[in-house]
Amino acid sequence: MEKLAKLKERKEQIIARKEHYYPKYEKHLLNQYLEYKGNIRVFVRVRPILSQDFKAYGGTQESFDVIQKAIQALNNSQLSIELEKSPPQTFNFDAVFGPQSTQDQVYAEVKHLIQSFLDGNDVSIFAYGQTGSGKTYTMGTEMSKQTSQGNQGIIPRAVRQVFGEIQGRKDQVQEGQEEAKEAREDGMRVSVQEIYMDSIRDLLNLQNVITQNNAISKYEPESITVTNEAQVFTLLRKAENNRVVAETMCNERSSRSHSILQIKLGKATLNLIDLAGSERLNTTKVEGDRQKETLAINKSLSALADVISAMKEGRFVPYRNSKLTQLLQIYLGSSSAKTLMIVNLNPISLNESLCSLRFAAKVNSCSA
Ligand SMILES: Nc1ncnc2c1ncn2[C@@H]1O[C@H](COP(=O)(O)OP(=O)(O)OP(=O)(O)O)[C@@H](O)[C@H]1O
Repeated sequence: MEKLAKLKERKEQIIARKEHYYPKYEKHLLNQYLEYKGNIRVFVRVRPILSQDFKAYGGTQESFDVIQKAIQALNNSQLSIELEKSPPQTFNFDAVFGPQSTQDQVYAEVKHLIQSFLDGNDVSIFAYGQTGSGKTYTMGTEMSKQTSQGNQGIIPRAVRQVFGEIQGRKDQVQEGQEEAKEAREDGMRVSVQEIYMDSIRDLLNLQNVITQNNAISKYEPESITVTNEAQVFTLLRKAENNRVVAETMCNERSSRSHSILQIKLGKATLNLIDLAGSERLNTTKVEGDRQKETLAINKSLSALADVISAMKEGRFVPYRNSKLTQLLQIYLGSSSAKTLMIVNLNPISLNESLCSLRFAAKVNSCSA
């Protein structure tokens, strides 16, 4: 515990000094901090009650105040939830962000993982939660919704951090510093994909699809080399448009599919994944195609939870149960790989929130 506190203090001093670039010995310290905290981490974020909720659910301010109190961040690692007629239940996570938390505060905890990717490790960050719980907001998946810089989610901030580091390395090369000999000139490569009903579609090349029954070994997403932030954002907008094109066959598909942004630098890969909404079948009261979708989503989300908990427990990892886990296998599996699950909660839906917390607790099962 004392070691963790010391590392945390050092980490904060380092981060307070420099935004994007860390000399080598400090990188080592940051990585030590991350390793000490564990390679699989779970954060929980509760979104605030919004004015649109009043319209959708027709409640009063007082009734929403009561609901908001039913889910409480007790401190920055504990959260309690109180369902009607049941005693409050408390859950522990690596970080808990309450409804007042800002995008800056969330990113302050995420940026160490982005640094770990820049140091050559595979990193995967997932946003999990029911539809409308804030996954897209937290992840910053939709370029069209990114307004002010302070409001931006993880994706644009991570892209900026990556280019900040690349620039830092280039500057060092120019200054001829010793450490810069290691600086890599590799370009950064980007691909964007979605998984819908266990089919993978390349959102930068719509012809590139792997359907449910096709083996993933035949699939390779288009990977485009980029040299600046603007190029990445242009590709993300293209992917967003392509997603809309693919969506015409199925309404509201964006919240029913997993969206995966991959950034590669050197040998390392950063996966930023906005998962499909995690609704349970009995609450959505659906039939036909919608029911099949929900079943496919549930199957892939539980395959993901199984994979992460098996990794934590060091037992056989069942990657083959969904396209999502097959696609990510090579990035999740190595010993230096880091995984973060951000579980988003909509305080209006207490039952769904409890299910999400149970999912999070399963993923977090072996945490110290
Ligand atoms: N922390 C937050 N602060 C303010 N507004 C938020 C926050 N989180 C989410 N919202 C708002 O709540 C609404 C739902 O969020 P969002 O679209 O991110 O949910 P989602 O889980 O991605 O849903 P879907 O599965 O439909 O994509 C949006 O209007 C979003 O701007």
